[in-house]
Amino acid sequence: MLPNVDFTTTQSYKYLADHYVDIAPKHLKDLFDADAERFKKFSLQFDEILLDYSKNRIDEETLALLIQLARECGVKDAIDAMFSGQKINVTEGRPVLHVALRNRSNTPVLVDGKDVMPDVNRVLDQMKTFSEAIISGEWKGYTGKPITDVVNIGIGGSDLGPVMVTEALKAYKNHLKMHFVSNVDGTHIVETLKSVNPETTLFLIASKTFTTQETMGNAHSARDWFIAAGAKDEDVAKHFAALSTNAEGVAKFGIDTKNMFEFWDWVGGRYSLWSAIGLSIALSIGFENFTELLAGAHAMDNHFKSTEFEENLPAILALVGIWYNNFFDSETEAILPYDQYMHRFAAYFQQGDMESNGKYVSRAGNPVDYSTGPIIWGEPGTNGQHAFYQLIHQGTKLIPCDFIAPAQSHNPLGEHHNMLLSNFFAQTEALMNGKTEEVVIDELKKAGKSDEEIAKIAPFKVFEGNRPTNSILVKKITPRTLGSLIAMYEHKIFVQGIIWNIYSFDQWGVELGKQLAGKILPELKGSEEISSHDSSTNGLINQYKAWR
Ligand SMILES: O=P(O)(O)OC[C@H]1O[C@H](O)[C@H](O)[C@@H](O)[C@@H]1O
Repeated sequence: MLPNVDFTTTQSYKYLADHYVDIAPKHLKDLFDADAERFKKFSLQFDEILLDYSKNRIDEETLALLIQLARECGVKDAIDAMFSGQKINVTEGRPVLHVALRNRSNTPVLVDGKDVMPDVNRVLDQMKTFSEAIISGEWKGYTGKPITDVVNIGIGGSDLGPVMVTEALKAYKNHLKMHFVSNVDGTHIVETLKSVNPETTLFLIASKTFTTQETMGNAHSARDWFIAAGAKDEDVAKHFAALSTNAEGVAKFGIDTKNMFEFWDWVGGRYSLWSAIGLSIALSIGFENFTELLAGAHAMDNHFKSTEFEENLPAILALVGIWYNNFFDSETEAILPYDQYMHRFAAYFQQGDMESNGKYVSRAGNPVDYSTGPIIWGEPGTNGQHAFYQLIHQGTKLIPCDFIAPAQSHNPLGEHHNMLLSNFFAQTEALMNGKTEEVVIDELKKAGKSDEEIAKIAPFKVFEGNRPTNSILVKKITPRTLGSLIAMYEHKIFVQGIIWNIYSFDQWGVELGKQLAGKILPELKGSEEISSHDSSTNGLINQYKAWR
């Protein structure tokens, strides 16, 4: 089972608290000036991924103490517990085995004494056969035409992963047009249905539970639209497939369970793109590329499981994150991909990280008195530079940033990639070094400004620097590299959850809003005044009823 250690009571935490007092006043620029080996010491390479974490406010002692912290908190045992199928999702009584979905070596993974790999491989085979039939055009719609459009209807983990990956790997795309409908706002499904033809459209109803209100609402509307277009009930089988753990729910909806792609309750929604939920990915880039994605993740799993923390990419990222979160009191982390195809990567890890580690109750069942999961946000560079980087450079908040970029572009157009990457390199350098008052004054003098003008303007042009970043440079965004990158962040989240002594694989925090929405929905029917809530909620509901 998982360890239960309050990390703030460990020896290493106390040392880190003292050590923080030494490190906090030090400037990154000085750390680099004092050590020509810094890049070599604080960078790691795994396959075609280079992690440079040298531009962090750490020295060798920081790292040693953080690693000691991981050891004192039982991270190694926790990793073994996850990989061996122990029920580490305690509040839901389930193992956490997304790693089994991409276990390309096929070593047995036991849940309650039964190897899950035969089931995993059976569904992968089913996905292969189905995706190949759709892509080749061998699968025909109800009027005999091949499928041209795929609409994935799902939300949260049943949407964000497939959207992120199909976008990130658009360079590998075939002729099928992918659409994703998630929001229960009718606009989303209505706008999507405007652009597709019922005779040539395949709907994937993606829902682990097959009870999610938004997804069921959208799925029923899609079905109604399909029937209204002239199709018959028996045609549904050619145009609707379900990706779910709930066979009963799928059958009740009217989807033939032959068209159901199964997964299991030991797959968390936000870790499910590797499961049947990834069918839209396999359709979009082909099954071979999908298995490459799995292989990349599997390679990272093996690295994570078997590498000492000193050389372990996910562990290092996690520990550096904890250093800022719990000692520098930083509240957010930005993920900034310098790759347009990866434009949903930060959004994907908003769920991955915030739904996993946004918890205030410890594994002992008590409220914690320290900070846990950070707020994750970000947009692709260079767009972010022209929007929110001002605050990262000169604001009052410390925002550790992950910069991600490929060395090779899928679209090498003139000087574009050099221009993009020059910004990638320049930003982390600028955030680290800043710009001193002397340099600012010198520049203004050279520009011919008077002493009076210089005195007025100089303070605003100073950058204090010392702002930490990780740089993640990859050779190219391929299915394999993307698989490794995603798994790297997943395991970072895992290590942090273990150290913060929280349960990272449940999500009770999303339940309350759902329950209340369920209560309010019937109140929105009819026109009578509502008085069962507080005055604000009553007032809003009643105004809604008056205006609609
Ligand atoms: O796949 P589903 O069962 O439809 O769930 C979709 C999503 O809804 C929930 O609210 C959870 O917070 C998410 O973790 C989940 O991914």
